Amino acid sequence: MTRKCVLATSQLNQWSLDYDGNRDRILEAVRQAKDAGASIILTPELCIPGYGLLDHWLENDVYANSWDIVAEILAHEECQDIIIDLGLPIQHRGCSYNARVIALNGQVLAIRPKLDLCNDGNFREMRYFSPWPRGRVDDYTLPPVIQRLPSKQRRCRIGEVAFEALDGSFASETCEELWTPNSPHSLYSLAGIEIILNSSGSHHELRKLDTRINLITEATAKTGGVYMYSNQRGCDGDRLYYDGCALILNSGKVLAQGSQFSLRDVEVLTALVDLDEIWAWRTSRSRGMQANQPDVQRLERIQVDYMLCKASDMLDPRTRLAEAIEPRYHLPEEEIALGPACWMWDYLRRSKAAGYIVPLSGGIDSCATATIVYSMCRLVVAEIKAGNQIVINDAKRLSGQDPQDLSAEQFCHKIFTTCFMGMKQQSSKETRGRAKELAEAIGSYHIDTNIDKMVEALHTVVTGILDYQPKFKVHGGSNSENLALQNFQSRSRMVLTYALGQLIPSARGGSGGLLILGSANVDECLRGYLTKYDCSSADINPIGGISKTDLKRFIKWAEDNFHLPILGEFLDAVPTAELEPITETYVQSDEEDMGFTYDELSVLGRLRKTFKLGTVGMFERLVVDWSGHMEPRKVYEKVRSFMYYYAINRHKMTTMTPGLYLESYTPDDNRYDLRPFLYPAFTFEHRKIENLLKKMEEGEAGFGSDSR
Ligand SMILES: Nc1ncnc2c1ncn2[C@@H]1O[C@H](COP(=O)(O)OP(=O)(O)OC[C@H]2O[C@@H]([n+]3cccc(C(=O)O)c3)[C@H](O)[C@@H]2O)[C@@H](O)[C@H]1O
Ligand SMILES: Nc1ncnc2c1ncn2[C@@H]1O[C@H](COP(=O)(O)OP(=O)(O)OP(=O)(O)O)[C@@H](O)[C@H]1O
Ligand SMILES: NC(=O)CC[C@H](N)C(=O)O
Repeated sequence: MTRKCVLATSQLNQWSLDYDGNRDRILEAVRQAKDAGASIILTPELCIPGYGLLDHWLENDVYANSWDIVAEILAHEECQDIIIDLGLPIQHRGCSYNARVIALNGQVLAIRPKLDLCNDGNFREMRYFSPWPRGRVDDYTLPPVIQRLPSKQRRCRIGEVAFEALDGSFASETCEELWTPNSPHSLYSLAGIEIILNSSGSHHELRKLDTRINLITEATAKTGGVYMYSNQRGCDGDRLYYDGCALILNSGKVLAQGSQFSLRDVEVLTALVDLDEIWAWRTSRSRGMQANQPDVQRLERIQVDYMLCKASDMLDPRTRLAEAIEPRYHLPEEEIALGPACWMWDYLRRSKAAGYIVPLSGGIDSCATATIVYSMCRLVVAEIKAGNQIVINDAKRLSGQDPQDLSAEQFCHKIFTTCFMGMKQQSSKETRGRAKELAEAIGSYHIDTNIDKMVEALHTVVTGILDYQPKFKVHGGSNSENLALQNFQSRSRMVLTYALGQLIPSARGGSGGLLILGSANVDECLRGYLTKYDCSSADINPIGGISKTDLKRFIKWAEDNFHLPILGEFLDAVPTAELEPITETYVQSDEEDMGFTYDELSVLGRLRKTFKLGTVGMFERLVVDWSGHMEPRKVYEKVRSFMYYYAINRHKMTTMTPGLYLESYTPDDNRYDLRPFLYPAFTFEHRKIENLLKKMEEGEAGFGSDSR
């Protein structure tokens, strides 16, 4: 016996509130699924309006508009004879739900609202939706736009239901439901359901794909059955990159996996599976006993007069089923090269800007930003070669020519400006030279200039007003004077960058403006080692969520994989802001200035955010972890100093350039890491640690059961 069916899942580059575009991408996915002979097509979570609407979810319009699109899809001639699983928000009895509409031949089979909402990190689903209680099922009156369709359907069921077609069964499990300890797929498998449909809105985080695939593999290895996963892809209007990677698994084995980073708007994955193979996974008596529990059998089933396995009759019995494949994972370095590059392409094409500009200093951070833009250009050129018409059209607008014959470097030259802005006394020829060489290697349109005149002008105005001459520290000035003079330079750079960004396209014979890229990394943000309204004030920042240590790994990877030997020189250079005059005996160095190495900051940043530790908790962890090379009192000084600078500079995070979220240690204040920005001096915590230290220094006997 065989019950062979073709199943399809999709990854769609939806854009929040782009109803027409989102509908067209869904229609294209349905078309491709039908061409492959699929009986079911799964689409991403909330894919009709897009996943990342944030407070737009509170608007009544979104619900009505979404139903309008459902009606268009149901009525569409190419959307018949296939089960379509769509994502949209639903209102029911005065509550709002994140839901699936499962439809066939112009009719809604049922609505399945999400049971477990995602509300941590960047997710705020509880702000907009109510979780649907497990087991509840109601009648739902469909909106007039659906009632007016030829099927004249008035009502459907809404709730936790499963579907029984004539030859197979399926049920939904939406995104976060997979990630919870009590996932519904266990119940559904015990209830005999054969196919689980998981539609997700899951954004990219370094190394997160491993977790996703592990969760699904473990789920199906234990329960048996087919698991389909669909995810949004791209930048849908916020600082997240959704990384697609749709999947089809059968009983612990991956059968199909979509790409994680690509510029394709629609990707459909199909697999031919035999539902009869699932039987072998479900013959144990222990499972049978659990399956006979009353709560398992209470699951309401929607009867569907449709054959899922129509392929069985039409196919030559010798046709091979989809075979197991090894899941594909990118190295974290590669994820940094590709994820931000894809996000930046969506941002560029959707903002209709003319390109990007970055102030290129010859240091690692702006170098990493520039390398990511180059990576974007490489992806664009590869996609043009593959004949992707949407990319070709966008590249044509941006380059002002037929882009078919452009190399990545030539395309980069058209859309990317890099600018070194030196100062006679502060800038070294090494940084200037590195910036120039990198620009040459990636092909960017490079400007090498000095900003002494701008800074002098500001200096003249300020000293004129105050009738007072501030001095750098190396010339005998105070700390405040030293900082103010550094800031004259750094802020002048941002002012100049905006001016250039607005005018470069016109000056080069084109039109429009460039988007300004910022390049502050996570560690500098934590320590506040950046100038407010300089690098805090660009348009977007592709590396805003990445620590210096991960950036260095990425640069090393790019040196080899993008064949850019110049990157080695950036890795070898001592990081310096070059904001103070270089003298015979003094060259400014980031790590000395900050009082921390970047590696230390990386550790402290992770403890603060990912491990959720306060001042005392950090000390207690580090006094063990760093015991090999640091005395407890020195550890205390580090933690104390870190928290001091963190606290006095947290206000800078309120103005930071929107950075792409990439890691769980991100300090982004606007969406992810919500904290105050006016702090007391942590004297209470200091006292606690000092008491601890005292006991440690007095010897072990000093410790009682209450060691704090
Ligand atoms: N509690 C508070 N709440 C809200 N705002 C507060 C505040 N305290 C100060 N402020 C504001 O913040 C200002 C001080 O911050 P800010 O202007 O950034 O200046 P500040 O932090 O004093 O100096 C910038 C630091 O960044 C370093 N740096 C390193 C590497 C590169 C770059 C670069 O830019 O290329 C800079 C530079 O060496 C220096 O140590 C004050 O003048 C005040 O306006
Ligand atoms: N001479 C310069 N010319 C152009 N841009 C500069 C210059 N100096 C600094 N910048 C800009 O200001 C940003 C912040 O400077 P910062 O010194 O923190 O970073 P960086 O030089 O890129 O890297 P590193 O931290 O390794 O020195 C830089 O990323 C760069 O965009
Ligand atoms: N949209 C969601 O429910 C997301 C769930 C899950 N934590 C993820 O990141 O994939």
